[in-house]
Amino acid sequence: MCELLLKMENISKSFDKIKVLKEVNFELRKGEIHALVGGNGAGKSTLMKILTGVYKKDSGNIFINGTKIEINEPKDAKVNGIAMVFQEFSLVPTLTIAQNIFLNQEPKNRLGLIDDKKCLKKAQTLLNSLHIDVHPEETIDKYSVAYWQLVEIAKALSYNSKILIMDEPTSSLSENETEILFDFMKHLKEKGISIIYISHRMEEILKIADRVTILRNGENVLTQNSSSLTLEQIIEHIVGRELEHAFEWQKRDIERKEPVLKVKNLYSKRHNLNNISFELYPGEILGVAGLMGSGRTEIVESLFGIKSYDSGEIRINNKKVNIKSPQEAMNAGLALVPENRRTKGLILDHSVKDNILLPILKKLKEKLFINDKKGRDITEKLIKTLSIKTEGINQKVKFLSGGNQQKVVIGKWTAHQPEIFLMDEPTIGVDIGAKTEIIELIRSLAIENKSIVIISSELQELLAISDRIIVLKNGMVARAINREDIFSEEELQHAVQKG
Ligand SMILES: Nc1ncnc2c1ncn2[C@@H]1O[C@H](COP(=O)(O)OP(=O)(O)OP(=O)(O)O)[C@@H](O)[C@H]1O
Repeated sequence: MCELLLKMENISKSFDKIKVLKEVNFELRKGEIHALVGGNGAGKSTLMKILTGVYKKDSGNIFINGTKIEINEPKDAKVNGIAMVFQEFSLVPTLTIAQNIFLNQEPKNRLGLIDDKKCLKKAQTLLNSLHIDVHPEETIDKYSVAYWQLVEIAKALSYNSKILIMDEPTSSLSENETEILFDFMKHLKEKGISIIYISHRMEEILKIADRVTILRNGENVLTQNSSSLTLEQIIEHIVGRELEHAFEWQKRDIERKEPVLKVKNLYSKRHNLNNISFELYPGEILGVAGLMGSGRTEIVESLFGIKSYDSGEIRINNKKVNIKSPQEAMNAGLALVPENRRTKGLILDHSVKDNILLPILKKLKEKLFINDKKGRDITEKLIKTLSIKTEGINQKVKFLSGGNQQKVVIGKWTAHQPEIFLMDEPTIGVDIGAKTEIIELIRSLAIENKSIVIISSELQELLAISDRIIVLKNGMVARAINREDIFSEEELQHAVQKG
């Protein structure tokens, strides 16, 4: 297990004179799962992009099996057995598993044409060797998202990769699916494959990783066996300070007289909503728990006018509404922090300021002109409150790290000051320090009498902030529970699994 496979030595990288990696060292042994962790913008992705040939390092050396190698482009990484498993899946749903695995490297027959039979046979051999129990002749869309991930890995391994980089692989997996992935990772380890594992989910790191390397502000903080680390120590090293009791729930008194939002028998055959009913009161934080496919996202998207529904009634402040577009939803006092920020929440080519001010441009308009000073002040204040790591208000959002992009999405809707916030997994990809900041922000919104519906697959997070939790199953509200009646995470977990 101690054989050194990869060594990255004194790696430095700057963007526009800003040093984002400062002589960083990273080592990977054969058959090791090595977690690379750090706050948003710490430099994890940049280091991995250097390893996969997406970016070029400014200085430093990379060795594989003791031999110095040069990685100038993605091809070089591939040749050296390094592969990235994509978080945003690169599989084509309508192609078979075999076709997906060998896409762009299809086995050919003597005439130079794609040999489907050979492709299927090769895929079956590969899948068998990895103990992945799927049928290569079936289209991938027949399988759950966990299997997509396994097929992604099989695809990476079809290039004879020895090093796999996994960036937040569990962010869209349920608890059971995560277990499937972890078992598979252990199997890969036994086969001598080495894995670099990036995640903001701390418990996972202690569960799966052999060693942990922590980066902070582009510098090494620590590399240590995970068995000799505690959760608190990891968090402290990432954040650079001790975190207060952010995840501790505090009981709040909610006056449940007139609901601000009333959903009655919401039904959509197409989107699998089966007569959903619930109420949301002023100043209340309503948690929504449920497995993937239970209808979580569909509810908020229906409320926000993105998805249509067949029947049912939505009332805002006791007035029946018929919202057909996001614009109408905004006019009715709603805001949505969507799950997939890159495709739904941001204009990546625009600046932090433009993105944050987008929903309030009308409000900022004085006569014909936009009040620029006011806009700048609002943006600067939000950058400070949410600790958004950016070079400034004019930095393009595409250059921010993933977690900081998420904070911009939240900031954008806070500026709009709606009455009701719909938040779909608001802390996905957000580091532990920022997570506590977002939890605090949600609490302060509720104190200002805003009402919040928050979907989260992290039950710890739901338990920390919700006043009430509804558990969804098969497009129905299986249970509605007051927070004070839930005594442990296991209890909620049980409710989510069983409904
Ligand atoms: N192409 C780029 N141009 C300018 N700055 C960049 C570019 N890519 C990354 N950065 C900056 O480099 C820093 C490190 O970003 P990186 O994406 O490596 O962080 P990270 O640790 O992966 O964060 P996260 O956990 O949020 O994904 C950030 O401040 C980011 O804004």
